[in-house]
Amino acid sequence: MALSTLPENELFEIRSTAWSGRGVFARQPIAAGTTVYVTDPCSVHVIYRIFRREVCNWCWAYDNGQTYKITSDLCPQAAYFCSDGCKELWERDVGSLGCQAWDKLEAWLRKAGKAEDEPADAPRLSVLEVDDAWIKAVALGALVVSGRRRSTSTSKAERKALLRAHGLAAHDDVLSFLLSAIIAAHTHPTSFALLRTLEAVEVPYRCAEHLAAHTDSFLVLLALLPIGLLSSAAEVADIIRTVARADAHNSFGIWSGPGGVASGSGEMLGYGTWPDASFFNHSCAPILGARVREGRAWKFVTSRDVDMDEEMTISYLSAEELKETDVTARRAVLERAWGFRCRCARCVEESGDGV
Ligand SMILES: C[S@@+](CC[C@H](N)C(=O)[O-])C[C@H]1O[C@@H](n2cnc3c(N)ncnc32)[C@H](O)[C@@H]1O
Repeated sequence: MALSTLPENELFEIRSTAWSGRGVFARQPIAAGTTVYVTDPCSVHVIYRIFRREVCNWCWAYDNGQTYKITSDLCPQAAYFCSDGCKELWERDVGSLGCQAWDKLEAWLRKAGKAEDEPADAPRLSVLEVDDAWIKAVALGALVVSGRRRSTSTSKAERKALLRAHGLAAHDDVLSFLLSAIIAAHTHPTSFALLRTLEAVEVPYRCAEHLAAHTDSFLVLLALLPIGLLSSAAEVADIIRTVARADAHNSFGIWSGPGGVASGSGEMLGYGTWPDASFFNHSCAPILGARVREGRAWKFVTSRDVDMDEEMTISYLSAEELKETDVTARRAVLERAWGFRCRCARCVEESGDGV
């Protein structure tokens, strides 16, 4: 399925809400236990590098830390699979350029020095600081790309830019997340385009070091990826910045158990953004209690009967956090992690503040 419009079907549509931007509303009465939506498998995601051998790179199966042995001949050390079928589906999905890209990144990661962790309590950045850093990164990135396109007689500036990019420290999980975005934009352009319509955060970086992890990873990817995946430095920067802005308010954890954050089951293997699953608002008394991960896709199921025109909500909190009876505590978690003041019916009723 290639999505070109908002994810709607005969059961629901996307409408504006009073307080929470857009939301998902029932078009008809829906019985409890109904699957209302299964997402497109297109996602921009990362499986944390520490789980690389323990998680099937296609279906994300995880068998209590057992390592998988099946690998792709096209990138033998970059990806591990639970079956030949999963390997073939992955190779088909990312295409030969994608396989080459993962192979190049893996080879580089094995040699590169690891980047330092972000400092705690670093100051926030302004829009101007972020834009300025990206202007500089794109100028350097343009030299990296032109240096690679020129087979002979590269300029001194191009050589310097290439050397600098190759010598940067590795933010391995950021690199994987951003590479998955570049490949998704290339292989699933229509689904990827939906990311641009999601609620975006102006400054999605926690601090200067987090921003540098993105700009440095951008330069590394420009220096490594097959040139066929790279249009121009400016376009790759646009993909990376779009994903960062959307990810901040729209990502789901990838857990080893079947549920999302509402069940928080098992190990957190990574996280991702599904462009078509990002229109569900949060409620502390959610209607779609069960969000079930089936491989790379999410299935949304009603946990009670839904009336026509009722908003279908999910929970962004864990099951434990949802049990918290103090509205101030729940709102504080959501403000800290998501940056919004919860205005769900339960919070409004419990706070008595009317909004
Ligand atoms: C995943 S998006 C949901 C779709 C979003 N409303 C849109 O228009 O694209 C999450 C954002 O929706 C808004 N939101 C979701 N649930 C909310 C709630 N209970 N109260 C207030 N705002 C909410 C917040 O701005 C949050 O950052």
